[in-house]
Amino acid sequence: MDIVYIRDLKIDTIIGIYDWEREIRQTVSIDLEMVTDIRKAAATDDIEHTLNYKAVAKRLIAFVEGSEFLLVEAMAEEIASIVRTEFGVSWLRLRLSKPGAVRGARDVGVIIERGERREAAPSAMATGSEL
Ligand SMILES: Nc1nc2c(c(=O)[nH]1)N=C([C@H](O)[C@@H](O)CO)CN2
Repeated sequence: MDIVYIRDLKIDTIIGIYDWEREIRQTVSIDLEMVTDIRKAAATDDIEHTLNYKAVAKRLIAFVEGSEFLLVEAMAEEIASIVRTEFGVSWLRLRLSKPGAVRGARDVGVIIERGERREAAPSAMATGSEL
């Protein structure tokens, strides 16, 4: 089992349950691990045969920037759904953090795992070699 990952992808968005949080943009941070099989890409040295982390990051930036969730739980579930359905990822682990949201803590948030750890072939969009 191999992993393609994105660490500490920072995105500004509207998120939170309090009135003041509906009026400002806050930064969330995404750590994402996506199961894949890198062997064909390694053997061919060709982006078409792997999960393109830049394509995933671009999609998540566009989604999160335009979202207005109350809870990190709701945002995390939607991110997981996008990654699984649009990029053909069979299993992922996502940490979604709100840095500085609680005084005294570096960050707070959720960690979720979704799917099964079988290695699916990257979908057409996942390769995204034109990006
Ligand atoms: N489990 C959660 N707890 C809390 C959330 C959340 O999204 N999930 N959100 C808040 C507030 O928005 C907080 O981040 C503001 O400081 C509180 N607890």
